[in-house]
Amino acid sequence: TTVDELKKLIENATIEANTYEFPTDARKFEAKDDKIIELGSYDFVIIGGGVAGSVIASRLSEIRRWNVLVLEAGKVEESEFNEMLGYTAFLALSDLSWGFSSVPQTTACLGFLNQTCRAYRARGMGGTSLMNGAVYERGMPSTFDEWAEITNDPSWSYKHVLPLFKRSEDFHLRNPNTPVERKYHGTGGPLNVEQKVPQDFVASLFLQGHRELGSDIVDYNGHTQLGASIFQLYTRNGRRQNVYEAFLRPVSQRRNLNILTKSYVTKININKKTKTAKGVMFTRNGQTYYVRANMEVILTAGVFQTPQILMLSGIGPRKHLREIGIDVIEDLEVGSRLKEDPLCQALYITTNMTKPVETLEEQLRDYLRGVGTLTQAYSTSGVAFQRSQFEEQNYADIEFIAASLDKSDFDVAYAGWKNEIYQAAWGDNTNAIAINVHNVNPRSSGTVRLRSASPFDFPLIDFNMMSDPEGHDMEVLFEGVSRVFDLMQTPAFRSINPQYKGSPLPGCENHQFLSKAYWFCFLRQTCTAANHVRGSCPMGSNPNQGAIVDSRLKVFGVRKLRVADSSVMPTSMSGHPTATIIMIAEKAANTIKSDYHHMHPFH
Ligand SMILES: Cc1cc2nc3c(=O)[nH]c(=O)nc-3n(C[C@H](O)[C@H](O)[C@H](O)COP(=O)(O)OP(=O)(O)OC[C@H]3O[C@@H](n4cnc5c(N)ncnc54)[C@H](O)[C@@H]3O)c2cc1C
Repeated sequence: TTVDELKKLIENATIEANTYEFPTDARKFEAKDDKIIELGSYDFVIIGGGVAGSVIASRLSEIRRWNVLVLEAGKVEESEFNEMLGYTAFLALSDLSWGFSSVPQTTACLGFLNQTCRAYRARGMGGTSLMNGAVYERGMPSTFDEWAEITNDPSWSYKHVLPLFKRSEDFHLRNPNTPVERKYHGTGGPLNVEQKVPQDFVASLFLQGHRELGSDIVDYNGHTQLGASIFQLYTRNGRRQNVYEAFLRPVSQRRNLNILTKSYVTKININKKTKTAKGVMFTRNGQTYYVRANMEVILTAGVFQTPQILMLSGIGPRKHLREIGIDVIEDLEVGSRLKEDPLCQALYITTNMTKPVETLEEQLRDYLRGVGTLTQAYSTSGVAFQRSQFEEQNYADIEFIAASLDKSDFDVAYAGWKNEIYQAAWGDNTNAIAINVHNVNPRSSGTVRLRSASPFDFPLIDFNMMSDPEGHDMEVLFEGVSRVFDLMQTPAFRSINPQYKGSPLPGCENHQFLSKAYWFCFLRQTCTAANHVRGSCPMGSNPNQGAIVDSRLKVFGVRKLRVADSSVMPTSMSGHPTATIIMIAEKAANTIKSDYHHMHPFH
């Protein structure tokens, strides 16, 4: 590809993003008539070819005598534009996006249009890895020991899941200045993991500031996540490598694997008497199909649509399904423990640093060599995971991300800011650095519910962030804000004369500017969804305590049906979930193999 060709792709994407209109439903997938076409049967039918679906399809089709069908609503993404991480935000305002938003919120996202948080998800093989920031992060080792306890299954403990993380990974150290604990990394796996190079000025400053505050500089995927780092990314030579590309495309010619794109699943057919999943209904090009599953249906449609499909199929909270008019097959608290992390991206700090002036041509030339600003999303640089005073265990509950960026209309459109809030938060900043404050272990939770019994209505997403009655999540975020001001006082940061120049936000003028009450108001206005949603169908040992799947990821009370995506995460893993979802998918495939006597050495 040439620089000019890339420029053309950027031009087209800019036009698309500027004219993008958020869809309000999925009616474009509706069939034109009532006819149902029988498609025969497959051993395994996987719903959703996203992060988890791609990994599971790849691993199950290793068994030649099993035939595997993947049903994915989107397409296979071929555009090279998708690989340019520097333009990630544009992808959310494109046809790749499902276009979901939350219902109006009362405790967060108040500074955004209609008090809603955007709930970005991608459609297509590779799922949301087609539009995410490609940060590779596994969370704290003790998270998985807790999962082992919650599920009563020691095979979820860190000792047992670490080999699965490593199995997926092909780690390449590109930045030798950063610490790496080799024994925690894998090589030779399908997913390339590397760092952006060269390390930029803001990243170096951020690391130095944290050193001066007494933080360790760590490999956050090593023995502890706590400390400051630069991001590890699942890119290959600076380009996005989506999870389909890494795991499934290389084996997509397998004769026992069929991938049907543009296929929108509307329901899993479950025999009400035997409570056994029989097959899957879906629409494709205006027609309705039914395909039987000989062995199992595996649901990997993501954190919003996995619970939606379960509920449409009669598995969900009895009261809710009755209200909607759906026959209840199994009464489970599907969609009742949705978890999302509040992220405040509005702490802009004025500096006197001189930003490198690079033309687009220069950036693109660097990109073609696999280096430079366009090889990382959202202009981010350093990252730090910390424990607030409120964290009782040893988890990180605050993540800081430094980003060097400019005020932009696109930013307003991407996040859905109310313009006056965005302008006030920026104040008269120049040469700004944003330090994002992210509560990665919140207590509040929300819900996913059905709007109606129609599969073509979007689900109702209620994040309900920062709503816990004790006010814990607010206190953690406020501590995060205070620590940003501590960072500004370090000699490293003082060298660039940092100043906070935001103006009082509309709606917060009643509070004394920069007082604790002001920051609380500021946070409710400016915190939005981090897109790290999880837990809508958590695994556990007891369905009466809200668990939807057991430790083998089987839906309680229903035979031949598993869920194996971000929905099953029973607790936060303090950070960016994709690496963990890949691990969950690896584990699901191993479990299925072992259930049918194809034991795997890692199991
Ligand atoms: C903007 C953004 C940035 C992010 N950045 C990062 C990051 O840097 N690092 C990180 O670790 N995580 C990041 N994430 C989160 C991460 O991408 C998701 O958590 C992850 O992709 C979820 O994986 P999944 O398998 O559960 O679902 P998905 O990857 O979303 O896959 C679900 C698939 O199911 C398909 N599907 C849904 N419904 C149907 C249906 N009815 N019929 C057929 N197919 C259907 C979808 O089209 C999709 O392909 C980010 C997310 C977003 C939105």
